Amino acid sequence: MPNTLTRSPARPVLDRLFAAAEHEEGQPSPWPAGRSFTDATAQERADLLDSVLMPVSAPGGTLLYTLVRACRPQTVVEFGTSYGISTIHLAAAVADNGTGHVISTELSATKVAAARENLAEAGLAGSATVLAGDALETLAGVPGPIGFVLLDGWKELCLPVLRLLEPRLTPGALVVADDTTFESMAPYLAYVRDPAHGYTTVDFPVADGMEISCRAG
Ligand SMILES: C[S@@+](CC[C@H](N)C(=O)[O-])C[C@H]1O[C@@H](n2cnc3c(N)ncnc32)[C@H](O)[C@@H]1O
Repeated sequence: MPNTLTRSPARPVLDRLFAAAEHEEGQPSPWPAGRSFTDATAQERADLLDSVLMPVSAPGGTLLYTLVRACRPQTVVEFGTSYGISTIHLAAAVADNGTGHVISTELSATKVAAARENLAEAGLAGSATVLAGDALETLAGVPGPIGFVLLDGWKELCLPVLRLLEPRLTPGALVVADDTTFESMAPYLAYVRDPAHGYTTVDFPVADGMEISCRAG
């Protein structure tokens, strides 16, 4: 059955963005030689990498769409918009559910503007809001209950952002974190995999791995 993801105007926008992401894989990184990534602030990293899409994979995007269709959350929160590839998948799902809204957040002003344009071009501007700024500030005021979360910003911030949102998660909320194979995801993974913290969780083998955790407690 066709859905928003497979139809114009969203499909051509996703095809264009995925093609740009594939092209960038063969290109030299714009990160300055000799500059330490870990020593740079989140804002410095966001600005230095504002031309790089770094999106979820195509199957990862389809997984996000599918999970949001199944859960039918009223509020979806995303940490790390970039150019809006994952946001378009999430927004397509709430649009097709006929209910719900996506709130995403991004540090790079260049990317905020581009993501808003891409969502509008995909016909999904009414289903998603992109907040400009640091997730630890912008997401502090998002009202609950939150039924679905995608964590895809700088990896060492995934756990602080989860802890920030945790009191507003609805029972049964799904939290998806991208790139579980990255070493910097270790503290996050240790947290959600400790049963004392109230999640049932599984590492889903798509691209660089997505941890899918259900707020069960
Ligand atoms: C891997 S990319 C996100 C890719 C996006 N989810 C997609 O699939 O297209 C990570 C993004 O998180 C943003 N980011 C990192 N730390 C952030 C923070 N503290 N607040 C908001 N955005 C942040 C970066 O600027 C970067 O664009």
